[in-house]
Amino acid sequence: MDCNPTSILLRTPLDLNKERDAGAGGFVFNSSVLGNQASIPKAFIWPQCHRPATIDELDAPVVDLGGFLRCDEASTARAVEYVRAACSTHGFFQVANHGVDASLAREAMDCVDGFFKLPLCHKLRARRKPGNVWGYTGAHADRFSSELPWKETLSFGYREAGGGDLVVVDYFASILGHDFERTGLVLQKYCEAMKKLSLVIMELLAISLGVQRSHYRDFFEDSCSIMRCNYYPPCQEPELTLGTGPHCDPTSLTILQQDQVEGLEVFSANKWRSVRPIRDALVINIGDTFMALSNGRYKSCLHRAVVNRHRERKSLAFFVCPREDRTIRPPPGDLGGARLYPDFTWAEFMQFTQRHYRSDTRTLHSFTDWLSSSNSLRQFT
Ligand SMILES: C=C1C[C@]23C[C@H]1CC[C@H]2[C@]1(C)CCC[C@@](C)(C(=O)O)[C@H]1[C@@H]3C(=O)O
Ligand SMILES: O=C(O)CCC(=O)C(=O)O
Ligand SMILES: [Fe+2]
Repeated sequence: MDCNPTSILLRTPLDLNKERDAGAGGFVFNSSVLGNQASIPKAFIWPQCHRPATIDELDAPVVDLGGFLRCDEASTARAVEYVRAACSTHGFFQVANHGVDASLAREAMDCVDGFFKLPLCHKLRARRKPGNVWGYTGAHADRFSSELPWKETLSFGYREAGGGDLVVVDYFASILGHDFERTGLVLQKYCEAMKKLSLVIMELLAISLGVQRSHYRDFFEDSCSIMRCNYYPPCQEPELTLGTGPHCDPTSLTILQQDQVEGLEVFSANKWRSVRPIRDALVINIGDTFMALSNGRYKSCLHRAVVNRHRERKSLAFFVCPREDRTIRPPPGDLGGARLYPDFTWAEFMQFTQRHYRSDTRTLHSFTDWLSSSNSLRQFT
């Protein structure tokens, strides 16, 4: 397999079905058992070229949002400059004084820890349904049969439905019972805070791109986002595996809370570089869908998560997604010149990542190829 991260061989959409048909569904990732064996199962061993190595630190600016939130012009100008420079290159920056309550952020991380520390049989009550991103998974062993990530995940949706629906509370109470109502409430409030921050960031992105200030804020007002909780158990052979494989986020914008254990790495200037955890800061990165919304001006970049021998690691990724049926196309005007990507909807792209293709370094390119081939097929059916 060609492992040069920027030119990874295209995984044809059908590979995934073949992998799933190969009986990937049987294996259950029980890290308390697997982590105590002498070596990790073969399915978790990644190709040599993808394996972690000694790395440098990413030069990602920490953008102080305090001044921007107070409408201070000089601070806004500084924030815009940092965001523009970061998003035009590696697509990552960190934000401080972002307005998300620090105790809420810590309580959300603690609640997620409580879920992942449940007995496996309890976690499996929330098991992900095939073709859907929501639910609990262990190493994605129900979807893939090789290059498995050394992680457990719990994902659920968040939309700000009218009438104060508590979608997150309902999800936890219905799936895990009333003992988890408190967790549902905390994560509901956390998602509300993430949504609020995402709209602030969207405004900053618009200003930095020179488009109408409210353009992206309006586009994501009725967003339907995904909360992804990542739990990376300690691993006895961390040099052979990955916690999350090399990929670009297919979504629009990611707001990541990482704990104080290093592990997030970005591929920038031809090297893997770590994103240093900064207490109370949040990591922001551009996803494929926003790269299309900016007509390629802002970059959705390759990143991954590594694991380590002695310490578990957790991260909470809030993936901002537009309403499923909104057409993804750049704002009017000459943003970036000729169109780089066709119109599509997030529903189409999301389905591609869940049913036909394992997100990697070329998901958007593979999706647009798939879209044009399926459109040309439609013409003959
Ligand atoms: C739309 C999504 C698919 C993934 C979760 C969200 C955004 C990030 C994607 C993912 C994390 C990229 C790496 C591979 C993946 C399979 C994973 O390791 O979880 C991806 C997610 C997914 O398909 O569940
Ligand atoms: O856990 C991390 O630090 C990153 C995870 C990630 O990139 C993802 O879930 O998309
Ligand atoms: Fe990611």
